[in-house]
Amino acid sequence: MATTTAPAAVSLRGVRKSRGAVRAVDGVDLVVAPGEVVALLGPNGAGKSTTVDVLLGLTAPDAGEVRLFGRTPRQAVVDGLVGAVLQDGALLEGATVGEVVGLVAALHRRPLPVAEALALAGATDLARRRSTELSGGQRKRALLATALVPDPDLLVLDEPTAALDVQSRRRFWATTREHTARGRTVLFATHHLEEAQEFADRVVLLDGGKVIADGTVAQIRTAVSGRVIAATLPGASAPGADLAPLRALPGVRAVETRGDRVLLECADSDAALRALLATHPTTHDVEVTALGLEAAFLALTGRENR
Ligand SMILES: Nc1ncnc2c1ncn2[C@@H]1O[C@H](COP(=O)(O)OP(=O)(O)OP(=O)(O)O)[C@@H](O)[C@H]1O
Repeated sequence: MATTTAPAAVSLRGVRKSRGAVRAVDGVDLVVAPGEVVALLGPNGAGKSTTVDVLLGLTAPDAGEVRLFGRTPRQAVVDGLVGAVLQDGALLEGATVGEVVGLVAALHRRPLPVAEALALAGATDLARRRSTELSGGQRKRALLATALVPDPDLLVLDEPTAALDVQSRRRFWATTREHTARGRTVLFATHHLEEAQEFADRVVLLDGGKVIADGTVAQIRTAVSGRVIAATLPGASAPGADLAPLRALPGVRAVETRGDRVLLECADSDAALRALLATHPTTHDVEVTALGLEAAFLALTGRENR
């Protein structure tokens, strides 16, 4: 692709932010190119919301620099380049959803028509509903309409589908997909591994306020978790069987037995498989599978994702 001088949609450099005694964000560097869909994935307390707050200019970093399309967050928001759905986003009490979206539109220079923003968010049927009379899912759709009405180049979503049922979640992502199909950038925080896997081009894994991995879903998975060879090896799973020769095979990281099956966790499954078949010719029913993102996540953070 030709080199471009277009500034990054998001650029965080050395960002730190303490919340009370906690270093909620501890030296984060993150560059998101225009058009990318990036998941900020991490367990509770990883620093996702604080990162989102800092990049939207809702709170100033203690150190580091934040730029959105080469501008300060505040300027980017004023210029209508950014839309956001926050975790506890508020809707003006007493107003209807249509009125709230209309108010947000009035704050921007080149907003979408209110009806279009409502339609994009799947919230047309909510236009006359009072904001205080919405279910959790309806509320998210109303918030998405307020985020889409500036017709933003960058959409920032903090756990947008938390508390939504499967159907509402799918609907929400279908809408967001339509938005990204138009070349817009999306950064969303989530602790749903499947959501990151399904909707993001790239996953940035946060833990303890630091980026601990950054890559495509496939890269993260293979970089840390490799593959597992499952096979039946007559004799190998008998009580007291010596697993050391299997552990010593090239490309093998760990070996365990499960019933009469042997599981080889591999850094290089091709090398391991060749060696396994050469040294154990009676091996049969071989399966090779990639570990899921969840295993990669646990391996990287070294703890349960709650
Ligand atoms: N107002 C606050 N006062 C004190 N500590 C805070 C405050 N807000 C956040 N923290 C702490 O900062 C750290 C990062 O919190 P943050 O909300 O950014 O994480 P998160 O990844 O969004 O978590 P979650 O998935 O639970 O929303 C946590 O240890 C949290 O306890």
